[in-house]
Amino acid sequence: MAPEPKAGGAAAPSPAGPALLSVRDLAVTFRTRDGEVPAVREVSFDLARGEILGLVGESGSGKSTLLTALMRMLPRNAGITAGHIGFDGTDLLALREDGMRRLRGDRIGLIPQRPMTSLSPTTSVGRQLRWHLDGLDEGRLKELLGGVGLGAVLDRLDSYPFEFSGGQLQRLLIAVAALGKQPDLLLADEPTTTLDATVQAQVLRLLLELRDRVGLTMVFVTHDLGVISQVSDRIGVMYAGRLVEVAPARELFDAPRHPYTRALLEAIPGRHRRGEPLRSIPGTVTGANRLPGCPFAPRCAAVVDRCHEENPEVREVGESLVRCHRAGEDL
Ligand SMILES: Nc1ncnc2c1ncn2[C@@H]1O[C@H](COP(=O)(O)OP(=O)(O)OP(=O)(O)O)[C@@H](O)[C@H]1O
Repeated sequence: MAPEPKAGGAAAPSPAGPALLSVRDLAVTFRTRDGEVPAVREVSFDLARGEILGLVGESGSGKSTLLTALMRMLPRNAGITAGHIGFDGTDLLALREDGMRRLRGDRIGLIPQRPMTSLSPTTSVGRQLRWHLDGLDEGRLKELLGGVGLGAVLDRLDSYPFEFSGGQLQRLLIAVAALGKQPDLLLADEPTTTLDATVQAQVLRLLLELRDRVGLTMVFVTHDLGVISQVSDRIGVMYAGRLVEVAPARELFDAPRHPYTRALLEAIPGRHRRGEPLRSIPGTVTGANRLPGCPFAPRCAAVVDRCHEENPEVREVGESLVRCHRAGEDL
């Protein structure tokens, strides 16, 4: 028999201690010419100090929107329409913009998906580093750049962003956001996607070291399940704006509970026997959040009639939280 739905905010509590970040029933909507697009829906989770939550999901599932909502940096045509965000005892949605700006500078950092969008094209990279990091001396600069494998660009800091590769710029941003500012909470949107495998491994090691050394807490978004398995304590799986499963990393890989999580894992090439055709998940996520019932129902291998009629609540199965009518069943 399926377990009972969890009462109240259907949160994914952090098992690791009191929450630094606490999100409840968050909803974000974009206003477009075709009407309102719900991008994030009923998202709840807690994050303890020093914990790394990985977020995965197909393109368009709402990962970036969720991160920018947490920073209150949504585009003009988007708004938070419901929910609560608590950060270290502060209600972020009640904070005035100047208070929020101070938090963003010092305590909450963002590594964006596209490095060019957060750098000025007309100012040298060295000057921009100094803007962001007050009192940056030569020794510290060397240490920061060395930490992200960029020691070689030390004598090119008079150059402009277009004179660097995307991977170099991404590492510069990581040096500023993670190493330079050492925020309490770091939100990282696909921070290593543009990096080659060696540099990617180096940056991931660095982020883990920071977690161990200074208790860095992080939400780490990626498409790459291999990367997420290396860095995350817990993993949240997003589908059509909702968190459909949150589980300790090992649990998620060993015993995925949501049919969508299973489908994602089955689509990883390494999990297939040689010669077996690669599987993909049939259908697309587009528009799924407008359907009645479970948004994954049209693509789900375990669908039953009820899935087309009722949107499932979050249920607790072992250490996992799962938004599925069939959670806990032997599928
Ligand atoms: N500026 C925008 N205007 C209108 N709709 C938007 C805008 N940005 C995102 N959306 C919509 O919000 C939803 C979530 O998008 P979002 O970029 O957060 O997904 P994502 O999971 O981060 O995708 P990706 O992995 O491709 O970055 C999608 O339906 C998307 O079309």
